[in-house]
Amino acid sequence: MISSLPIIDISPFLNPSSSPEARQNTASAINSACMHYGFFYLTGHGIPTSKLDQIVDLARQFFFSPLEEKNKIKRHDAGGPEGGDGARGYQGMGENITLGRRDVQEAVDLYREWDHSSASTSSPSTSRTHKTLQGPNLWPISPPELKNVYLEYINQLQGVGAALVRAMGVSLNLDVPSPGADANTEDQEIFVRNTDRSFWVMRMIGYPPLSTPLKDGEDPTEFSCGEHSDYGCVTLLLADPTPGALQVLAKDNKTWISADPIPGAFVVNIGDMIERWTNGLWKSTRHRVIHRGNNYRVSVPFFYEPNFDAMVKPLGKLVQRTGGQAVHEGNTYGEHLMGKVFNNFYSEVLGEDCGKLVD
Ligand SMILES: N=C(N)NCCCC[C@H](N)C(=O)O
Ligand SMILES: O=C(O)CCC(=O)C(=O)O
Ligand SMILES: [Fe+2]
Repeated sequence: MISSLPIIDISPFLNPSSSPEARQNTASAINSACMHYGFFYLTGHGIPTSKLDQIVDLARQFFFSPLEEKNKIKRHDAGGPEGGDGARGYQGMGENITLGRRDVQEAVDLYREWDHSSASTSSPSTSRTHKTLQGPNLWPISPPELKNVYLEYINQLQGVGAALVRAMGVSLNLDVPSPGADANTEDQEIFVRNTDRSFWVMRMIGYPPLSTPLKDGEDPTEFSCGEHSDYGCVTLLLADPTPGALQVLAKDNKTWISADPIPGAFVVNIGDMIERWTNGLWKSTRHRVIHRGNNYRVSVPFFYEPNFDAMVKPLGKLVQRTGGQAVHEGNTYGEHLMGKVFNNFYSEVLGEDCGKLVD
C-alpha cells in the first residue's frame, strides 16, 4: 500500500490579493490531482487546527454519550409524526448500508435546511422526498455547545467549498472562451451558479474497530464503510489521527492507497456531479473505510454539493474535449441524491428492502 496523494494550497483562491500566478499554480495542481487520483490533501483553508480538533472532539463526545441520549435525535423523527424514513439525525450502528452490507458505524447527518419558500426546490419533490429531507435538522442536545460550534464551522466550510469550485473552473479553463462555440463560454458560470445554494451535508461518523479477523490473501468481508463514490461536488474530510482506515482506489482499479490524516489538512475528493460536469474527464474516485485498530475512530466529512434543483449535465467544452459524446443526459442533483439516500437504509415504513441487505 502506498500513500502518495498530492497536497494542494487553496489560499490563492481565498485571498483576494493573491497573484494570478499563484492561482494558476493551485489550479494546475488541482487538475493534475483530479486526473490522477480524484483525491488530494487541502491546506491554506484558513480554519485553525484547534477548531478542527474541537469539531472531532465534540463528535466523539456525542458518540460516547449513552445510547438513550443519541436516540433522542434518531433519524426516524425527521419524517414527522408518522415516522419512517427521515434522512436527518442519528442513525445507529449498522443502520447505513453500502453495496448491500451493513457498515460498521454510527452517524449523524445534517443537511442544509430545506428552503420551503422556494418554488423551484419544491417542484422535484415527491411525498417521499418531503418526509426524507424536508424536516428540520436534529441536532445533538449534548454536548450543548456542539450546535453553535458546528454552525460556524459549516459557514467556514461553505467558503472553502466555493473557493474549490472556482479553482476547479480555472483548472478546467472554463473561463477561457473557446473560439467558434458560443455556448461554451457559459460553462464557468454554470459551475458557479449551480452551487450558490449548495445542498451541503455535514456528517459525523463513529467507527468501532472491526472484529472479524482478516484471512490471509482474502478480500475483506466486513467494512466500516463499503466501497462507494461521493455524490456531489467536493468532500472535505476531517478525521482523527487513526492511520490506515480510509482507502482510496487507484486508477489501476486494484491498488488501495491509504489516505492517512495530515494534521490541519482536509482530505478532499470529487463527487459524481463533478465527474458528470467534466464528462468523465475527472472521475469521482471510489473509496472505503476499513478500521481495524483498537480505538474508536471519528471522522467528520462535509459534502459541498450542487443546489438541490441544479440540472447537472456534461459541460459543452468538456464534451468537446472528451470526444464529443456526452456520457449522461442530465438530471437534477436532488434526483441523484434521493436515488442514493433511498438505497442507504432499510425503509421500515414501506417495508422495502431498499439496500438488498446481506446479513
Ligand atoms: N453523502 C455522502 N456522499 N455520503 C457517502 C455515504 C457513502 C456510503 C453510502 N452508504 C452509499 O452506499 O452511498
Ligand atoms: O470516514 C472516512 O474516512 C470517510 C467516510 C466516507 O467516505 C463517507 O462518509 O462518504
Ligand atoms: Fe465517501
